[in-house]
Amino acid sequence: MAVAPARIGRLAIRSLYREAALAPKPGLVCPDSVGSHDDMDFVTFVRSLHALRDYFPAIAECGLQAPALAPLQALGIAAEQRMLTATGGVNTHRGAIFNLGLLCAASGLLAATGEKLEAAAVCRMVSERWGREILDGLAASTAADAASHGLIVARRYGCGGARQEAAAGFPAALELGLPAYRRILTETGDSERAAIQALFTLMAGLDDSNLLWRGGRQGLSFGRQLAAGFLAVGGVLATDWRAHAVAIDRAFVARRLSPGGSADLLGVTLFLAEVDGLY
Ligand SMILES: CC(C)(COP(=O)(O)OP(=O)(O)OC[C@H]1O[C@@H](n2cnc3c(N)ncnc32)[C@H](O[C@H]2O[C@H](COP(=O)(O)OP(=O)(O)OP(=O)(O)O)[C@@H](O)[C@H]2O)[C@@H]1O)[C@@H](O)C(=O)NCCC(=O)NCCS
Ligand SMILES: Nc1ncnc2[nH]cnc12
Repeated sequence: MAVAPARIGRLAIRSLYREAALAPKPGLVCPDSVGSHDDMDFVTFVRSLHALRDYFPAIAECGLQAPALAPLQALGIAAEQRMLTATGGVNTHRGAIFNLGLLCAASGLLAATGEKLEAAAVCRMVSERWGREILDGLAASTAADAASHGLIVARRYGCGGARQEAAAGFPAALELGLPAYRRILTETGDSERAAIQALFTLMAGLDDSNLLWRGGRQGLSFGRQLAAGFLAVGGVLATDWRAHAVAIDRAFVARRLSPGGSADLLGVTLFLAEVDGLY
């Protein structure tokens, strides 16, 4: 039986809400903190999610038709506009609109073909079906004078960023975020601690274009080292993990660093962790 696009879309929104509501997160917006941001808070994220509630079911529905990338992009661009209207021009979920939009479309497509919804299969579908077109778009926009932060740091530092991650089938979420999340969930039964561990595991391993944008190579390497240090002493299994995470948050805020790419991929991880439960 095909999974209703509405259920896929609800899972995407729930995953993004869980990411925003999670605390403590280094430099990121949480319910009680604006992290390293001066233009948004938790309410901005909730407004943004409200504006996106119809987008994820719509793109899952679009996926049923096995489309090329262009119709998905049109939905994504319209969703970005709604997000910007709802937030007063602030980029809360640009990466998530792209990443989770593609994953919702792939989930819709897999469900329509009757294949089992499973994290690796959904990611593979994104790569096989749209990876080439995503990379072609990246090549075209690098040649033009496009000015997104992601493209600027891609040119300046030669890193991949959101498009390469999606085109490759989300290896960071599948190989870093998801195993960390599942291991801690199995060991503790605590989904909040599992999500924190997944976030730090992503931060330690990812070339996060937001860290590069805010802090250059030094900022990226500082963020990755602190995250790796958190994991090396036991991560969320250490008794003082919360105080350690709060100290890292303070260090990020002092340097105005924010790991927005890792936060987006935590949203992806939380989606993938539950996608096989949809039917
Ligand atoms: C395809 C796009 C996503 C193009 O992205 P591009 O490469 O051009 O870069 P950006 O537009 O800058 O956005 C990419 C966002 O992806 C997140 N991200 C970063 N690194 C990674 C990574 N390694 N893997 C996955 N995802 C990553 C990140 O999102 C977060 O950052 C937001 C804040 O960003 P920004 O405003 O730039 O930074 P600030 O520091 O806050 O700015 P200042 O305060 O200094 O001004 C945060 O909210 C997270 O969302 C990157 O931002 C896309 O742009 C595109 O083509 N869109 C069209 C729609 C579309 O195609 N949709 C497809 C539908 S399927
Ligand atoms: N919680 C968060 N804070 C700041 N930027 C983000 N991008 C995605 N989630 C975020």
